[in-house]
Amino acid sequence: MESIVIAEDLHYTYEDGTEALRGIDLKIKFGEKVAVMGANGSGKSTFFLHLNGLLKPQKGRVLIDEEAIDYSRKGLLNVRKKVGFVFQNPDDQLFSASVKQEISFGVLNLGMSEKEAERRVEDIMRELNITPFADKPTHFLSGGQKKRVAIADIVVMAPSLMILDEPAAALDPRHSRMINEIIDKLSDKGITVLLSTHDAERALIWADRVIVFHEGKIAGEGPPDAIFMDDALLEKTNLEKPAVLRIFDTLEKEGVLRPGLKRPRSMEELEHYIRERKG
Ligand SMILES: Nc1ncnc2c1ncn2[C@@H]1O[C@H](COP(=O)(O)OP(=O)(O)OP(=O)(O)O)[C@@H](O)[C@H]1O
Repeated sequence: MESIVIAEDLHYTYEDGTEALRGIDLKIKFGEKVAVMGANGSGKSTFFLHLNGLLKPQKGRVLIDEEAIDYSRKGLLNVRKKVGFVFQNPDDQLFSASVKQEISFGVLNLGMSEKEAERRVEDIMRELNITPFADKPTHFLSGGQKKRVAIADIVVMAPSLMILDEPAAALDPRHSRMINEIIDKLSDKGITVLLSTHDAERALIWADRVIVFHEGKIAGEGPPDAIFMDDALLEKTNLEKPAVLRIFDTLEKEGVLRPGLKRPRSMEELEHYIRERKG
C-alpha cells in the first residue's frame, strides 16, 4: 500500500456560500513530509478537516490507507486512530484538568491495559520534555508548553498520519525550534507528516514536497527547491522566496558561484559553497 491519503475531486462550500474547496486531487505517500502552503483563506484548514472526517466532502471522496472514509461512528473512530490532527490553537484541543490526564485520555479509550497506557504516556512526556509540568492544569501552561501537550496528545495514539496546522505559529524562536525538532522525530518514527506553514525557509529545509493552495485549488506542487524557484507561482499565490534561494540566485548571476551548483536548502549549504569557492 503506498498512499496514506488519496483525495479525489474534493469540493466544499460553507453554509454562508464560501467555496472553500473547488476540486482538490492529491495523493500522499506513506512516510512523506509534506508542507501545505498558501495565503490565508486558501482552503488549507478546510482540506485538513476532510482528512479525519470532521468535514464530509460535498463532492468527491477521501481515502485513508486506500479505503474510502466511512462516515459512520465506527468508521470515523477507525479513521481517527490512523489520522491525528493537531489544531492551530491548542485551546481548541485541550480540555482535561491536568497535562497527564489530557495525554492519557485518548490512549485509555483505545482499549489497552492501564499499565501499557501509562507506559506510553510516560514515554511521550519524557520525549517531548513535558514531564516537569505533567501535573499542571493545561490552562496554566505557556503557548509553547500547550503546543507540546497538543502534539503529545496525538502522538501517544500512534497515528500513521499526523496533520499539524501551523504548528510554530505565535511561538518564540526557541519554542519553534523545539517544535521543529519534535516534528523531525515524528518523521523518524515513520509517521507521515502533513503540515501547513507560512514559513518558506522551514518548508525548504524540511519538506519532501510542497503543495500550494490557492482559492480552494492546488496551484502547484513539487519538491521545495522547484516550487520556490517558480516565480510566476510565487507571485500568483503570494508566497515569499526563501532568502537563501534569493541570495544563491544573485551570487550565481553575478558569477560569484559557478553555474550548475545544486540549489541550497539552508544558509549552511550556501555558506559551504562560498567557502569552497575561496579555498
Ligand atoms: N466555518 C466557516 N464558515 C464559513 N466560512 C468559513 C468557515 N471556515 C472557513 N471559512 C472560509 O473558507 C475559506 C477557506 O478557509 P480555510 O480556513 O480553509 O483557509 P486556510 O488556508 O486554512 O487559512 P489560514 O491560513 O488563515 O488558516 C476562507 O474564505 C474562510 O473564510
